[in-house]
Amino acid sequence: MIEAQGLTKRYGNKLAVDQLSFQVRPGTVTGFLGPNGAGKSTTMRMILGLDSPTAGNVLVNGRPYEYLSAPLREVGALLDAKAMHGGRSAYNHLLCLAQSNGIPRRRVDDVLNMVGITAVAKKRTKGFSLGMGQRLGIASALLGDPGILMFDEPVNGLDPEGILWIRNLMKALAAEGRTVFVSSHLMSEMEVTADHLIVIGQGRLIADTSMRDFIERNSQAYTVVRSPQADQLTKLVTAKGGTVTPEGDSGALRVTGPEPAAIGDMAAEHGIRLHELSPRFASLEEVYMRLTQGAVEYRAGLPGGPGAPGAPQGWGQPQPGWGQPQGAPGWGQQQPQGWAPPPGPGGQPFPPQAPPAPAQQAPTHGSEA
Ligand SMILES: Nc1ncnc2c1ncn2[C@@H]1O[C@H](COP(=O)(O)OP(=O)(O)OP(=O)(O)O)[C@@H](O)[C@H]1O
Repeated sequence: MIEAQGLTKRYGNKLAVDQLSFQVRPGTVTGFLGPNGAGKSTTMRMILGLDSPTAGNVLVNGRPYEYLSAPLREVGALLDAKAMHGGRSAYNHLLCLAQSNGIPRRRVDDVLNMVGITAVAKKRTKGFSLGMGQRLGIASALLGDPGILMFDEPVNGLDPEGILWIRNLMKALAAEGRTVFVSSHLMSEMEVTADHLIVIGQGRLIADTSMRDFIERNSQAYTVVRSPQADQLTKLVTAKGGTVTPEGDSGALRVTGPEPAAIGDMAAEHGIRLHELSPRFASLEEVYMRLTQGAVEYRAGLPGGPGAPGAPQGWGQPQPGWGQPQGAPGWGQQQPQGWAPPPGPGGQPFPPQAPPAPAQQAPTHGSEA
């Protein structure tokens, strides 16, 4: 378990982390999301005692990291895959770590095997590709068989097979009852990996909730409908108060309002053939982009971006409904279709909730092979 309470970090005038309070629980993969510069790495560094908080505190298994007697056996972390001695082989890199932390030598072979780099274990790491370096970093994190694992952008540089592997690894580690805390900008990957999300923007907490709630509570359900009688169906649905728009360029319709069953019944009553009727929610990426828009510090001036001709109105502006002390007027106006106003009177899209009870008791992780 990781517990942050009022965690704050200031670098000169820059408030990198601003009174963050959250818990990362065992038995789940918790995704840590936020735009560039939001304070994720700073938070992770404070968890690992690599940076000291300006205010507040963060505990690992109930104690500050520096008070852990065998840190590598309690927390394994991948923060920077390049943080290794290039002249050393992968094997020796892990062996040094093992020996300085009282971890048996045979565990080195185990983790090399687990991450699939046994064949290159005797090669110097300076010749490693980004993906090989990531795997070695993950091996280092796993070395002490810790109950808590933290990964900062673990899929960086991994090929599709590697991405699938790390996804399954993180899920398996959580299923064993471990605490898995992972930051990533790859939303599609996060969506299929994390059970719980902590989202920050400009150092502040935006959301602390289950993946399901994050998406369902911040987007409106809709139905994708495909019919050879699309015009007829559109008239019917709009006459009943529903909204119909094209679903991208796919030729399908996006219907908001009536439930899928009601759309099917309407179509049947009027002899309209349906080729598809699929209930949908917005993707994590859509919800995330929406909720963090106002917290993005660094943005490329691409065509269509803020300030560019034709840029969407409100682009880059803080969104009313979160990050403000009071509920702000205007929410719900000019919302892209598919979005629901965030619940709650303001301040955040929804209040951080008490996370669910740990799925299971963590088994013992101290099995020194
Ligand atoms: N050592 C430092 N000295 C001064 N400012 C720093 C330092 N470390 C981080 N910052 C600043 O603190 C803010 C948070 O940075 P941090 O690296 O934690 O963000 P992040 O969410 O991890 O970003 P990214 O997704 O780009 O990795 C940024 O504005 C950054 O420039």
